[in-house]
Amino acid sequence: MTERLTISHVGHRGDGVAGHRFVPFTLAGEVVEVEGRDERALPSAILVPSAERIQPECRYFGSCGGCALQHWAPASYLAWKRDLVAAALRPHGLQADIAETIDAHGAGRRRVTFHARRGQGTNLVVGFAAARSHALIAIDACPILDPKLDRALAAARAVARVLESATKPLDIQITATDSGLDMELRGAGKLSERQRLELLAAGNAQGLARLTNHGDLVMQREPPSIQIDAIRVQLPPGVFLQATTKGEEVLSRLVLDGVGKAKKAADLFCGVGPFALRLATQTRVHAVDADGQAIAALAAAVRGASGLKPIVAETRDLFRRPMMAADLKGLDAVVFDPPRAGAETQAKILAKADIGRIVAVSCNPATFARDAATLIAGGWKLETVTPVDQFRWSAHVELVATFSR
Ligand SMILES: C[S@@+](CC[C@H](N)C(=O)[O-])C[C@H]1O[C@@H](n2cnc3c(N)ncnc32)[C@H](O)[C@@H]1O
Repeated sequence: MTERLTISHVGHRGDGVAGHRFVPFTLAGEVVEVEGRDERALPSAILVPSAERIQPECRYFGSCGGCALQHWAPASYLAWKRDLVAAALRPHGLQADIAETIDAHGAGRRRVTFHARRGQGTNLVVGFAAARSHALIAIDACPILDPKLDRALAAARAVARVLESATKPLDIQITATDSGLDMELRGAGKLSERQRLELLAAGNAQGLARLTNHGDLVMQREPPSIQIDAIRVQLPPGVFLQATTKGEEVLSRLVLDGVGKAKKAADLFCGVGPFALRLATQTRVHAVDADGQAIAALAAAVRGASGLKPIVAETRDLFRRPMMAADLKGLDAVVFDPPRAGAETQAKILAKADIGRIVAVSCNPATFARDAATLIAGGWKLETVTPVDQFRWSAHVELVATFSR
């Protein structure tokens, strides 16, 4: 049965919404046709298109599960990302002037994860998960990637062929670094000696900087590293990195502006230290993260750098062992950039802490709003909220917020 629906708005996951129905790849004001009565259904026809509808850039758009919104004009799409942040703050009664979304796509994503699996027949498929399914679709190119990843797909195919006999799906994560491509395999299990030798040859033939299997080194031509300002940081396999180089720079600039002239600051959930290393040009920093390898990489980068104020790098699980009042004593500012779960326990302690400023960086507006409400209940004032888009054409949005007493 065919039904005609009018889309009222684009929902927080990027689908067009008509009452209780969700219609992917549609826009507000559009009149569309869908088949059947499923709550979520693809449009079989767009009868009245929106003036904001544009031609998607990628030929896999709609079948690949990676992008949701290539069909939307950039200005409206960025305004929607700002609205996502506003919608997350509203249930907590939070008032803030929310800035325009900063487009931080830059040259594109610097990390990609391809999946590899045998197809229905004997074909090896290397690509991305298809939209709304566990199936894989083979791809030849992806326009959201940094051109430095141009050779990544060929390298992923070469490595997947070596492990073709594996029945489990293989995840091939590739990061563009200043030393070349850094490949980390997940799902291959323990490698046989023959597989290891073949992977070594494939990695060399593809000119990879490094190939690791679950963190275990298979080959290395050059230690993969990135430059953070003037400081070289060697990357542990699979370590967290902001999705785009521009995203890292934009978030860092907002963090530095938020921290201002603090003499001493903490950078909580610091990763390999993109904020800490930049802050340390004028601020002493206590940098904390649960990932011991990230902290070791940051500490090594600090040893190799000159002209920085002291950085103390500490491995610590901030969910189980948050920074307590005594740890926060003497700090002028605290930056926190937690994973999607947010920093609930840490926020409760920060709420009562005697610090001048707090800068929150978040990849999840919902948990940010919860933690911000905790800070505000403790007497903090939410000053600025800036949405940042480094996940172009997806429903993800990041933000940087500043708080003062
Ligand atoms: C969103 S990333 C931010 C990293 C860094 N600020 C950056 O910009 O690259 C979140 C970081 O939180 C760390 N993390 C996750 N759970 C944690 C925990 N329980 N305690 C401390 N750090 C944690 C991760 O290792 C990761 O580095």
